Amino acid sequence: MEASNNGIIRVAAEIVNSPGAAFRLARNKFGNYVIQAALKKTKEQGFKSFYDAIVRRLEPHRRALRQTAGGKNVLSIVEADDIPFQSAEEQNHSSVIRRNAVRNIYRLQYQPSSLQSHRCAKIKPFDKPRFLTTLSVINALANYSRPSSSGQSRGLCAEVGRSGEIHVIVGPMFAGKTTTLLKRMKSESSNGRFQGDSIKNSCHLDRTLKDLCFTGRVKEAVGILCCTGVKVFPETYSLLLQECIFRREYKKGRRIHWQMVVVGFIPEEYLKIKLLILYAKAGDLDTAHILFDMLVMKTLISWNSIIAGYVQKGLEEVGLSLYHRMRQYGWMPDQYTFASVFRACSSLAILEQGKQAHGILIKSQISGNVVVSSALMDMYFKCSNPEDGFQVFVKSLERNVITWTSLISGYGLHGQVSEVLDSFHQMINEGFKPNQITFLAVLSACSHGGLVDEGREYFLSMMRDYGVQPRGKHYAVMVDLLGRAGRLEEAYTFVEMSPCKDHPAVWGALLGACLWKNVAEIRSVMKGSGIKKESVAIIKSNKDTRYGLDSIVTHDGEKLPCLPLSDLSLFQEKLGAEVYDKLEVIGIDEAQFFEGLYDFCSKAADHDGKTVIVAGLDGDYLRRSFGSVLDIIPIADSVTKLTARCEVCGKRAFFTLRKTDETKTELIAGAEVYMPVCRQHYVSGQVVKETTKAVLELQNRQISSIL
Ligand SMILES: Nc1ncnc2c1ncn2[C@@H]1O[C@H](COP(=O)(O)OP(=O)(O)O)[C@@H](O)[C@H]1O
Ligand SMILES: Cc1cn([C@H]2C[C@H](O)[C@@H](COP(=O)(O)O)O2)c(=O)[nH]c1=O
Repeated sequence: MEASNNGIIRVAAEIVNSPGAAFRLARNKFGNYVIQAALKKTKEQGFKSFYDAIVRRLEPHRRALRQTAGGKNVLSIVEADDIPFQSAEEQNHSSVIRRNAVRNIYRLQYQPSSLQSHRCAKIKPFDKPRFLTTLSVINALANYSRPSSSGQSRGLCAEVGRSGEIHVIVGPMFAGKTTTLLKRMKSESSNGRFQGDSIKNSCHLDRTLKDLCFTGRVKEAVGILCCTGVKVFPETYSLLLQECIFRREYKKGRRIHWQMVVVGFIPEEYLKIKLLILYAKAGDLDTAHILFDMLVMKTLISWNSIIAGYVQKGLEEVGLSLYHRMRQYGWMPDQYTFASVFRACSSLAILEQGKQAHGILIKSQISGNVVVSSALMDMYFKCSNPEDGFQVFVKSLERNVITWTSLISGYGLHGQVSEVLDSFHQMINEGFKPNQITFLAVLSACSHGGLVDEGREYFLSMMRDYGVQPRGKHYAVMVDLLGRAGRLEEAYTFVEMSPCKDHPAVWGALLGACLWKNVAEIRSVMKGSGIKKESVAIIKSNKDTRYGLDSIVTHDGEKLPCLPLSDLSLFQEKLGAEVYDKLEVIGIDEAQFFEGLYDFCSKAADHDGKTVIVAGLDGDYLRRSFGSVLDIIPIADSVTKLTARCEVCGKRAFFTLRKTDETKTELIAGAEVYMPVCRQHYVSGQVVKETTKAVLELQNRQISSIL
């Protein structure tokens, strides 16, 4: 329930954000339902300012709205005025739902971090003047964008869910600062992995990287490779690239290539082909083409890769011209070449060229292959030749779920709903298990055929009978199916109940027909609600070498890997722009030892949208401000001062007493030198120290005079 309220409140916030959105929604078949819900919910939950803001957005369009059924429905709510706003008392007793909703709204509104200092909790929903200011600020910021660390500019809403924060944890030694930091970092990390998990023994690097690849931990392998700055064996590069290609982790593949360049590794011919495949699949055809031209010996694989790259990128004509060039050079195409050629012909709807290639395929006597048959069927279906498509299916020697699905999708493309369902049942009867794409085609056919009950039954049978988990797209088709059948309320409930509620396609389906200007913006809003923190990193000062450099360790021995740094400004460089961009939470331990703390934290939170958790000593052994920890309080979202137990009396300890005579501020040590103490024992401790010092000095003087 909470989530559903938040969902609609987020939509409401978006309406307020975008001047034309309310009007477009209200006039639209699906949209008016959404806006009605937004009006009702904002009213029910006492968001009067929001309600008023939506009404204001609709105001200039009243006349136009009267002309559509949806518009009239919306206006009837505005005009009926029958739902009372919650009383002030009720508002005081409002639940977590309300608080969360308010937080979400203000998170949305105060997204640009220059405004982050307005804390959600401090803003009351009925604080009208402030709210109005907020509205004008939203409008002013509608076009706000800021560059990412990699230099790209992100729109305001692209940043939703990346709201930066700074939290500061201070206190004396032994107060539990590091322990708290570790707990916070662990809870922020969904996958428990940390950047900078360094490899000490470079002799084992190849082995480690391979092991990581074999156990599916490519991300870690690439991260480690890029941190090391050394060449690895060609076969290790090959394995890493292969894994990246296989998993479609193209960005990681590029990082491997950059690493090769940085460490001066010159790839052999077969690695160049792997790189070519990587870039072609990633759609970076400029680089792919350079690599292709650089190949000393072009192979069929390299021709196929570059052709497929162009076809997949939608540059089918270039792909086909390369195919002709390849033929001129005397190369005989194989099944992969044909798959690309048929795909290109079907996209360009050039049946003649497709037929010619089909002729070459027959002559070449390449044995039946599901990939080729499916591409060929797709070509005939898309080139309005369903009979030939069916013939290809009939003649295909090898049939599997892919060929069946191509046939079913092909019929769906031509709106042949009964053929879709017949083929589906035939496929089941022949013992093939449908997959997600098959069900997508079946559900779409039901949607186009208005077969609501059948669609619902197929949807239910996916998991129940075939163990196929419905994904966002399936939910989206169901929403579409219900929407087309005019069952908007059901469609909305379906979205609310769906586990894929945050899936952009589901909301896209509901709002798709709404002429919503910034669908992408809504997507990011929906996504922002359930965002998982994928990437966290901890930094500590490399001055503290007590427990080794690669971990931060609490006084009672808990550890986490970290990046030791001499200077915070090196962090981004060490990690690489790409990894830094993905980071969501940055922990800094022993912050008192870092210069440039203010600049680092404000950039990370304000500009780059990171959550920064800083732990450090607020005061040194003399209780003077230590380093620049206190400088960041004005830019912090929260400050927590922890206490330890006084070593003398067991009361709360706020200060750190240095037991030795050393007077330099920075002195790395533990319990042998420092002890946490309460105020009373800090003062008496200082007196004891002073007295002891004086006595010792006196003794020394006496001894030297005697001598
Ligand atoms: N006098 C003390 N008061 C509180 N905790 C102490 C004391 N002496 C040792 N400890 C241990 O230190 C732990 C806190 O360690 P840590 O998180 O590393 O502190 P900090 O980072 O603030 O120095 C406590 O959980 C406790 O087990
Ligand atoms: C008070 C005080 C401390 N230090 C050093 C001692 C330790 O190495 C760290 C504090 O570590 P902890 O995680 O908080 O235990 O700071 C110092 O150099 N100067 C001081 O005055």
